[in-house]
Amino acid sequence: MRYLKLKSLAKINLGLDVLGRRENGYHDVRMVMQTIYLYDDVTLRRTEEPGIRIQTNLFYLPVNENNIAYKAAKLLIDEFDIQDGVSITLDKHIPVAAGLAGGSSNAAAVLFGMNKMFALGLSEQELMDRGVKLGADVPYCLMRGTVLAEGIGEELTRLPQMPNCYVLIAKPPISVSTKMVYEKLDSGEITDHPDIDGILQGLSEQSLEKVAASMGNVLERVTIGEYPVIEEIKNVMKAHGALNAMMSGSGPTVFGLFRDRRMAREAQKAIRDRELAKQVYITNIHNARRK
Ligand SMILES: C[C@@](CO)(OP(=O)(O)O)[C@H](O)COP(=O)(O)OP(=O)(O)OC[C@H]1O[C@@H](n2ccc(N)nc2=O)[C@H](O)[C@@H]1O
Ligand SMILES: Nc1ncnc2c1ncn2[C@@H]1O[C@H](COP(=O)(O)OP(=O)(O)O)[C@@H](O)[C@H]1O
Repeated sequence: MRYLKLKSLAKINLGLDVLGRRENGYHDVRMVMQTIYLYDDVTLRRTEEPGIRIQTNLFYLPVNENNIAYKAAKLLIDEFDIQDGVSITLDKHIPVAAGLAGGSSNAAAVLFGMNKMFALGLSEQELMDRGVKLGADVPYCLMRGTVLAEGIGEELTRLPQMPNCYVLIAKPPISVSTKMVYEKLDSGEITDHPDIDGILQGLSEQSLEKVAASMGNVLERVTIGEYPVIEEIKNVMKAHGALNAMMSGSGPTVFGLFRDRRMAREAQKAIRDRELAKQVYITNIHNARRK
């Protein structure tokens, strides 16, 4: 196989709680993750010339070893002493530094694709063990679907599928560093733990309303404290009929869950008209397994 085209899907966090901090600075989390149908196109080409080459439509992304897709390819090339090269094209649509795991998902796509392309024979678990070295969310991006993530995000338990709905995504024009958000969280005591168990119960009852009502993200107060526009976007979504709206991951992207597509469109228009965000997309929950 010389050519492989993959969809690299984004995630949202339906719930995000932080339980403690480890010696190495990483945090123990309890999160409910969900894949959405918003994706980057990742194309892999096997080349006779050795080495890793990256092309991308976003001029500001690194195309060297600082790109997480490059790191993923290098990890497998080194471990398996692969002699051929690989050319990786990242056609990015997932907003960058947004809390949607765009980079982690690209790394997962490269691990998954190279395992096939070079017939490495690694199981999903073996890919995930390598993925966590690149980023805490990479194992989840390999697994996809509705998942409880614990540990630093790499201890994964599959959950009943999230009931389908429209997901409105709005990324205000701010870039947030995940590292900074976790560090700032440490400066205060966490008293407002989200109801992760409520989300789990909602999923087992297949109640979209219960899931939506139980959503919560402990990182919101750090990021919203600096960027109140996040709260404004949440309010616009709720005023236009979202079952609930919340920041994803470390932010700044806000997502709203809607039963009604027309309401999602109206919320999208209101966010654009008020110039709260330019990157505003309507998408869906995505539960299909990888092929
Ligand atoms: C917050 C979350 C929620 O899903 O997502 P994003 O906002 O990045 O999408 C994740 O926990 C982010 O995962 P990911 O972005 O893969 O993290 P990494 O690259 O491994 O780490 C970036 C930085 O975040 C901090 N970090 C990350 C994960 C974790 N459990 N505890 C941490 O403290 C560390 O300071 C680390 O240096
Ligand atoms: N393939 C990639 N896609 C996106 N960002 C990347 C990639 N490789 C490296 N980066 C860097 O990683 C940082 C975080 O990107 P991203 O994964 O989009 O954020 P998040 O985890 O918040 O969704 C960006 O600032 C970007 O410069």
